[in-house]
Amino acid sequence: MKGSRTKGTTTIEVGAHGVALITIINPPVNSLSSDVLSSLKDSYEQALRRDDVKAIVITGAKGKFSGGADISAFEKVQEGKVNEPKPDFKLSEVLGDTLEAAKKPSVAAIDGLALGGGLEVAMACHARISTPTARLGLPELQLGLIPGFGAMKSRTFDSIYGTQRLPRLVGIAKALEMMLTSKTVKGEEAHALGLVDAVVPPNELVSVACQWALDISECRRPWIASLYKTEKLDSLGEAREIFKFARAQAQKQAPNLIHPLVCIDVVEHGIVSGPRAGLYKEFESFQELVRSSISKSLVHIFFSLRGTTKIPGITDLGLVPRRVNNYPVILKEVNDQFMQAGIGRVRANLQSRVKKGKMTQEVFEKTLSLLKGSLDYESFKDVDMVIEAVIENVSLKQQIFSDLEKYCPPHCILASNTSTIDLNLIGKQTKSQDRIIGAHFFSPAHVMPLLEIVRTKQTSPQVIVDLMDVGKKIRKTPVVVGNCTGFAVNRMFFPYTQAAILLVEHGVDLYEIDRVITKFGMPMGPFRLADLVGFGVAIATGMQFVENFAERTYKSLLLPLMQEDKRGGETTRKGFYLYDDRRKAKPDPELRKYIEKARSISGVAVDPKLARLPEKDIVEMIFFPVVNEACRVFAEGIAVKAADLDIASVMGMGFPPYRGGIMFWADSFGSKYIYSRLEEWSKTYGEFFEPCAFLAERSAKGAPLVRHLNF
Ligand SMILES: C[C@H](O)CC(=O)SCCNC(=O)CCNC(=O)[C@H](O)C(C)(C)COP(=O)(O)OP(=O)(O)OC[C@H]1O[C@@H](n2cnc3c(N)ncnc32)[C@H](O)[C@@H]1OP(=O)(O)O
Repeated sequence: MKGSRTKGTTTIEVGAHGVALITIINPPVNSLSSDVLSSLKDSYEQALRRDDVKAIVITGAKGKFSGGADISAFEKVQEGKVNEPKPDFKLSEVLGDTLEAAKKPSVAAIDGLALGGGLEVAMACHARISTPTARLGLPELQLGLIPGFGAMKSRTFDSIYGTQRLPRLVGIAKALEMMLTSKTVKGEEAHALGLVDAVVPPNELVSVACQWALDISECRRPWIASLYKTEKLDSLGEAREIFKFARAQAQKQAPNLIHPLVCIDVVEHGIVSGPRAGLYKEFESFQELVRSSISKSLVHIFFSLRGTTKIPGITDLGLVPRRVNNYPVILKEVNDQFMQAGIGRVRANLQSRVKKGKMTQEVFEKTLSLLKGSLDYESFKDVDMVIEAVIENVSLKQQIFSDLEKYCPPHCILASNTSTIDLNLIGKQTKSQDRIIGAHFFSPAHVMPLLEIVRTKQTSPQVIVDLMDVGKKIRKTPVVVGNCTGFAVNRMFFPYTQAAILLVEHGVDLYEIDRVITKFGMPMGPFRLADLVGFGVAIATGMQFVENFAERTYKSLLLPLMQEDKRGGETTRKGFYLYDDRRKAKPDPELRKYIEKARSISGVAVDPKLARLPEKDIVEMIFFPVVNEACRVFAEGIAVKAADLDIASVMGMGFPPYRGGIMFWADSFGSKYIYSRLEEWSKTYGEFFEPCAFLAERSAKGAPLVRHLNF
């Protein structure tokens, strides 16, 4: 499937004025596949040979310069399908020998995007012209790599300087920021930084670039090889300070990741010891990084994320999303006080964006003006979509859906933000089953990227396609799942909390669990999370699971006991932690008494082995039950692809993307190992750990959970 895209070509067109226009053509993003690079080299050589060519302009077809190296080529190396990545890594020759050292000048004409290898091609040109909307950046770190895969060919050492050009164009600090955050800059900013030489409207792009190239060839403009620019480089002393600061930041923000530090090392080496020394380091580092588990995981996430938009029988029907009007929102509440509070929360969230400089005052006012409050259904007669978001109470939801059916127009999508309740139950008293759908946002909804779209057997494909479109437009990541109690994410979350409580009752230190799980890469451990969610919600959700999956629910009274004592989590300032005015969490020695009481009610004795459980075992005992539930979710067809659960776990649970998502991570252990561990624990600690039939089957076959199952 992905292989078919590693094609592409370039065209060359020589104008009367003596400029050769080379165009990269490889839809959809003009990535630099092996074929594109070979063709680019051929086109360049032709332009250099021809006497009627004085200068060269390089651009991308259909308003996109280039989305960078072909990422599926990395995947092939990582899967061991290509031993020596040579054929797909020709950028070095193109960048150095052919382009920058050529005897005719080149100018890049950038529209749309110039990312990764795409920007490197542009930086190896002698000037760059861009449109105002073009986005330029080096996002390789998002793939667990560093910029500069040209370095993979040792033979061409002299010509390749991947991480070396950007600092020389925009300065070390800005270059590091761009690489470490993977953020792009737009045309005007790129101009101000010195990354591009001029910004022009799209219709003038190619003509200005051609004139610029002629001007260079006829010495009316300077001929600049970015690699040899020095005026943007800081003094060595200042540079060292910048590197020190960048390292401290990288370590603080992503303590489990090595590649940001490698990137800093490589840039530093190039500055301190010169580009050639930097190059050797880059070469070695890239070789290691492209095969690292982090890069494998992040490349898997890249493709899996895009895979969530492809749902057999839904997105392949040629349906066009219906227009949902852009997007006035009516907030309906039961009384004025709640309504004002709701609007106030939205206002506060938006205001905090303005304060952080992420939103202008003008956009703030416009956005807020789209929100209206209402206490009745009168204004619902011409809405396109409703999202119900009341408490998890089945009869209340049923009543609301009956009302919605009465007041809303017949085309209106009726969505519920329920996190656990079966949608068939919610819509039971209506005749609108085909337009009932789950739109499950994750708390805090304005921050968490996942939108779990829940379809029932009756939900119409059109409604699903519509909601996927709305999800994308409001910048969420929609993942479509099937209907069941808890859907995909909360079903995976439930054993996460349950395993933690089971371990605590058997003697593992509660705060140690949170520490180990945070160190593993989760944004917070299960107990800190329970405090954030609030015990009321946690207990209500738990009840749904007790009712529906009784046999594998670990029944503990720890939460109810604490709630009885008015410890309800963060909002009551007391939960598993104590909270000060700034919501900073502090462990509470008092907790021991609740644990002991819960333990005695459960009839559980402290297991001395668990009391000294190593970190590795804590991670496995918390996450293997999550894997087990994910396997059930997949086997029941709730998730279309196992890789969808990887995305759901990353976007909805905060599972670290650099571990590839829950199923991909599980495959790094192998189904056999996970099965045997769960089986062993189920004998000692009960049914909660019992491996499911799907895992047993994968284990018996020695088969992986993600790969080979998706396609
Ligand atoms: C030389 C360097 O050191 C190494 C590198 O260059 S590494 C690559 C660096 N480039 C990147 O990381 C850019 C990755 N791509 C993106 O961020 C986004 O795709 C984009 C901003 C280019 C376009 O976004 P958008 O318009 O939303 O389209 P999106 O759905 O993401 O992509 C469209 C299709 O192009 C594919 N695609 C995008 N970039 C690709 C790439 N660099 N290689 C291969 N396929 C790519 C996607 O997989 C998707 O395929 P599909 O239709 O089969 O699902």
